[in-house]
Amino acid sequence: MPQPINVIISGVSGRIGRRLLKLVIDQPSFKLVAGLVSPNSKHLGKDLSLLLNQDGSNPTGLLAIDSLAGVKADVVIDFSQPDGFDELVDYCVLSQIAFVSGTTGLNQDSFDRLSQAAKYIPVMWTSNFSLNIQIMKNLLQILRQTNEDGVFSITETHHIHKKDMPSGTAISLAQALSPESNMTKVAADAFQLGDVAIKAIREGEVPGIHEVTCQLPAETMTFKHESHDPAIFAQGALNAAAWIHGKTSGYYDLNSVLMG
Ligand SMILES: NC(=O)C1=CN([C@@H]2O[C@H](COP(=O)(O)OP(=O)(O)OC[C@H]3O[C@@H](n4cnc5c(N)ncnc54)[C@H](OP(=O)(O)O)[C@@H]3O)[C@@H](O)[C@H]2O)C=CC1
Ligand SMILES: O=C(O)C1=N[C@H](C(=O)O)C[C@H](O)C1
Repeated sequence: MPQPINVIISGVSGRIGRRLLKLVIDQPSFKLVAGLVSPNSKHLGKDLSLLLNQDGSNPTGLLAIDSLAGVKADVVIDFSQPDGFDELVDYCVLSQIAFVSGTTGLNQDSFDRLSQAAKYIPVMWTSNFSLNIQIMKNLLQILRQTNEDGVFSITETHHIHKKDMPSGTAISLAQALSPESNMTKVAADAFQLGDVAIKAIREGEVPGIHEVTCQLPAETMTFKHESHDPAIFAQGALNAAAWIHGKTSGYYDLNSVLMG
């Protein structure tokens, strides 16, 4: 049997991190090496099993940490927040660890740092680990080319705990339609990227809905993706980690995974 892939989960106490933790513990092809939280986390120093069950059964023997100093692994999987992102990328480069991240709300400096990192390690960042969102992005690029007079707009709906607005996915979909454009905020919940209008809605516990509309003089096309369970993002990232393990340095996206 092949050696398991050694994984660090960054953002292990979060909505997605906990789901990832369960998947990594349950799947023998992966081995959990460490779980990272923020320096002021209430989970710091506690066994990671407490993130899954409060009774302390089945301890992992691994405590939630806020620094990776000295920790070795094959892949870091990151669903955290932008403030610790640059340091994490630097650590992966220094320690030659592949980096898979779904953290959104990043600024351009962090994206530039990620591009630099990809010269030294394999990197995959995507705003959405559902393969179907990648397919939707690809289709939108074709639709844009064949419908130059189309008026495109995007509405995204997410749970009230989400910290960034608009969603990373909405930005990526808009960038597929209007590359090289900068985003501006036009109202508290409305944005413009090139000629694409984006509206953001925060509602209950919605895992994520993205709806793209293309209005044409004589017809309207609507693409809608709705995730019913946030576990899809955790499983998608784990599949990406398995894919990237052993790859050469470079900046990969989910099209790479789709192509096998
Ligand atoms: N690409 C995709 O497919 C998806 C992306 N996301 C994105 O992933 C990110 C996480 O989402 P979600 O799990 O809902 O968020 P949560 O707020 O639930 O979790 C955030 C996690 O990050 C940790 N964290 C916060 N700051 C730092 C830091 N400076 N260093 C290390 N860890 C830190 C938190 O730890 P603690 O609070 O214990 O300190 C917590 O474990 C968001 O950016 C979200 O938009 C979400 C779903 C899918
Ligand atoms: O925070 C979330 O929950 C999600 N974030 C990602 C985004 O910002 O696009 C992906 C997904 O929609 C869920």
